[in-house]
Amino acid sequence: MLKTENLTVGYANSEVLTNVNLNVHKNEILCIIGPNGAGKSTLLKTIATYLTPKKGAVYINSNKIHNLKPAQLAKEMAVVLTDRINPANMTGYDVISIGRHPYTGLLGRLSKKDKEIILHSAELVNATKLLEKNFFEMSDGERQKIMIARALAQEPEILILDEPTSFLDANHKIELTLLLRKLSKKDIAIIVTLHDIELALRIADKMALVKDNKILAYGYPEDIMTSETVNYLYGLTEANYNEQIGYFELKNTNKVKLNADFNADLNVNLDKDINLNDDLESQISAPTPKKVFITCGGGTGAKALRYFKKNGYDITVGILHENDIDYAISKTMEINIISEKSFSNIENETFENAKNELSKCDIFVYSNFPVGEINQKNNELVEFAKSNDIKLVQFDGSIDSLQNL
Ligand SMILES: Nc1ncnc2c1ncn2[C@@H]1O[C@H](COP(=O)(O)OP(=O)(O)OP(=O)(O)O)[C@@H](O)[C@H]1O
Repeated sequence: MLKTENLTVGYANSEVLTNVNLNVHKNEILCIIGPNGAGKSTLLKTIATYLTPKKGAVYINSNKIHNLKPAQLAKEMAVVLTDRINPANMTGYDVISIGRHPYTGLLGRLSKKDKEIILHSAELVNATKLLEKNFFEMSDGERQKIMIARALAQEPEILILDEPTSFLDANHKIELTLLLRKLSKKDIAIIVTLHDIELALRIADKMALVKDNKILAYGYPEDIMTSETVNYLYGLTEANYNEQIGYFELKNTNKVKLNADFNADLNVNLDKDINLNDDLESQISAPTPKKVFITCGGGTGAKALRYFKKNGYDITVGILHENDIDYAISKTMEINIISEKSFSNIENETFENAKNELSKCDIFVYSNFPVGEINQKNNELVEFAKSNDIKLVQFDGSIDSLQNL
């Protein structure tokens, strides 16, 4: 329905994205994602004809979009941009009715059909209660709904939205993205930019990843959103994207930070009491992180893993089967994992390895993990920790139980 062909977008003295070839059909959502300044808005504004292509073209069906007359285009395409608009003294109804302008002619009188469409558009976005309310007095989420209703009142075949969730709380973000999903099934093609990739992944039929002045990847999100691609897309150094779960975890970059702290201490102390002729390391000891061993499984360790990571502990987790959700989380965090192959009994060698690591730890944390035949050796780790005077903490899911260690 809409396609771009060898499209280059940009400004007078710059090409922001080159050779863009995308298409979106009715009943589909195409999400454009990428880091700040990558060119998402420039691309959307070009598709919406606010900017002229530098090369190539955008087509609706087989018509070049930039050749369409504004009134004709307004019946085919509606655009909701991020800018906060403040129409003077207008109600929700008044704002939505602007969407009927392409149909109302010069005098702008609303027919019975126009009025029905305005009400229906408000219903679609669940904003009937806002029709009488002054647009000034609405919350950001309410305004966003009204702006989308205005776009829907245009009865467009294509709906373009630039960051529609940017001012919304978590609940309204989800509500809005579900609304887009619902709308896309009403014979509308939707192109949307989103910063929240977790939501994007869950609503997009197709995704275009924008970086390095080009479309880095384009296709089904499930195919293209690999850890490697997403890490590269955002240039992640402190976090990793987990493609199975579809979210980010902070990496276990403890050691790097400690070295930085160590150097900072060094600089401060050099001005004061360090005798430069003596061995520096004997005078300054870098803070050593406490070592914690976590035994968990089935997702019972996720909160503890994040808590200890945030608080700078040196973490080992085990023994986890490779198909366990706690394994996936630990792997994304780049934590030291003692693991066993999926669905296999824990081998003696793995168990000895775990005991060896555990014996070097200050704290042993065990969650209420489900115990079955294949992981019952983890219970023996509890006994091992007891007999080796390692501080034992049972994690019941509440962070309170992890305080003051
Ligand atoms: N009016 C303009 N004139 C010249 N350059 C511009 C203009 N608007 C944006 N740019 C530049 O074009 C590039 C892409 O900007 P764009 O706003 O499209 O990125 P974006 O991916 O939408 O970013 P963000 O996620 O921060 O909204 C940036 O380098 C930006 O500085």
